[in-house]
Amino acid sequence: MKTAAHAAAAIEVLAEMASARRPASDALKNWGTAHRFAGSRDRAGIASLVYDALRHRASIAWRMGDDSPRALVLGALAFVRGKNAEYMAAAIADSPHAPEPLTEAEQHAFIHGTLDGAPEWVRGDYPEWLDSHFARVFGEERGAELSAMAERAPLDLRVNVLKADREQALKALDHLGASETPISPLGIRINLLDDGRGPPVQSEPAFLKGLVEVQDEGSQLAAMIAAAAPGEQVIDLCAGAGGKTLALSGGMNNRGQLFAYDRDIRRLAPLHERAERAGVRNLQVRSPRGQQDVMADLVGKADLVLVDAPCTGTGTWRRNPDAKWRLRPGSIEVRQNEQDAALADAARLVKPGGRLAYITCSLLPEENDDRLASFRTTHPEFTTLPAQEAAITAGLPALAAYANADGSGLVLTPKRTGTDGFFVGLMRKAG
Ligand SMILES: C[S@@+](CC[C@H](N)C(=O)[O-])C[C@H]1O[C@@H](n2cnc3c(N)ncnc32)[C@H](O)[C@@H]1O
Repeated sequence: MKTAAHAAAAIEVLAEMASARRPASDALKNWGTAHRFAGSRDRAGIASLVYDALRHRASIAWRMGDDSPRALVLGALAFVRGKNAEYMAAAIADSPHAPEPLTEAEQHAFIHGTLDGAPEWVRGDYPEWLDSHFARVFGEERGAELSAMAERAPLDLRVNVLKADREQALKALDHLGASETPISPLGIRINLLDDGRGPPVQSEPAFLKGLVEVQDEGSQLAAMIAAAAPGEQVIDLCAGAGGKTLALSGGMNNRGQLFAYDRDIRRLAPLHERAERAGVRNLQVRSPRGQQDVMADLVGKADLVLVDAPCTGTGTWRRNPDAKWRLRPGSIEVRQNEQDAALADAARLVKPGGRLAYITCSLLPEENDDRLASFRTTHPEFTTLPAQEAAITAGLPALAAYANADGSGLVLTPKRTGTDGFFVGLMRKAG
């Protein structure tokens, strides 16, 4: 299949998403089931086009003067992939499974479609209702900040210092074009293939032997700022599949005790095998057991409690562009309640003088600064550890420039740090 056939398929997928209110992944799966003849390269090509159209949906619609599935796909080819009207005419003429030829209006948009006069939410490709939310964090920069969030994400790995150093890992992955990430001293970036997919790193010997883990550079940096040290008692309270747990374990060098808990036992399941592969020997996974308080013995004991809170995920839109158009105002409130509950659960576990690290992969201040401010009101025994100092202490002085307005946290973004969007704030409990 060629470009024009991919375009026709991508239009069908976007149309199904709109008519059946289906997520992109489901609509793509349905398309694959109905077109079993299509090979994996074609499926990847179609998916990549659908995701490019979703990443840039608002700006494409503005430039095309139309937000139909056809306009979004043709606009993705024009404005994201840089194809001109002549190329498209030839591609369409050359394929039996092509969309209809370009209309005059479409040809005009290909040549003259600009973002002149477009509001920030169109320039930044985010839903209009979020404009005031992003204005609170980024002010006049919001269009540019969110526009960077509309680009494709790289594939990042974290070197597992329990088993290797970065030089060894780079050598082992040299054939994938591995290079150092700009900020994390443990980060490795892998070149993406043309269709936006990464190579299958999870089949690489370096991965199977535990030398590296897949982890966005921003997630690595957030864990480093929490700065778990050898010999400490550390609790990862919202551990999920353990991305941060494993990063914390590196900082501890298998000394002290690391506990991982998640209220959802299914999410914890992969952690056992991941920790084994990574050579972590000081980890206890605490699985929830009905109504039992499985953390009761750790109350007031932890040097560090990490709350990697459930959130709307606005910082991960590069990887999941469908999510930005599916987010609804009500979800923010649901997440806020969960965030407050997780912080309250964490507070009791911190020992006097201990630290509480709060992380989200959201850029909305309602889930970040506001949650910490609200927590400090109800828990006056906790005070902010200034974010700039936290960055410097963690050996990441480049991040000190990205403290939020009240200095309670750092805001990482694709534009600022080339990472997914993350918020990380530290607090200390009175001693
Ligand atoms: C952002 S995810 C964690 C991702 C994980 N830390 C990682 O780095 O891969 C948030 C997790 O918090 C869990 N969670 C939400 N509220 C919680 C609570 N009050 N106590 C423990 N876990 C909670 C959810 O089940 C979810 O797995």
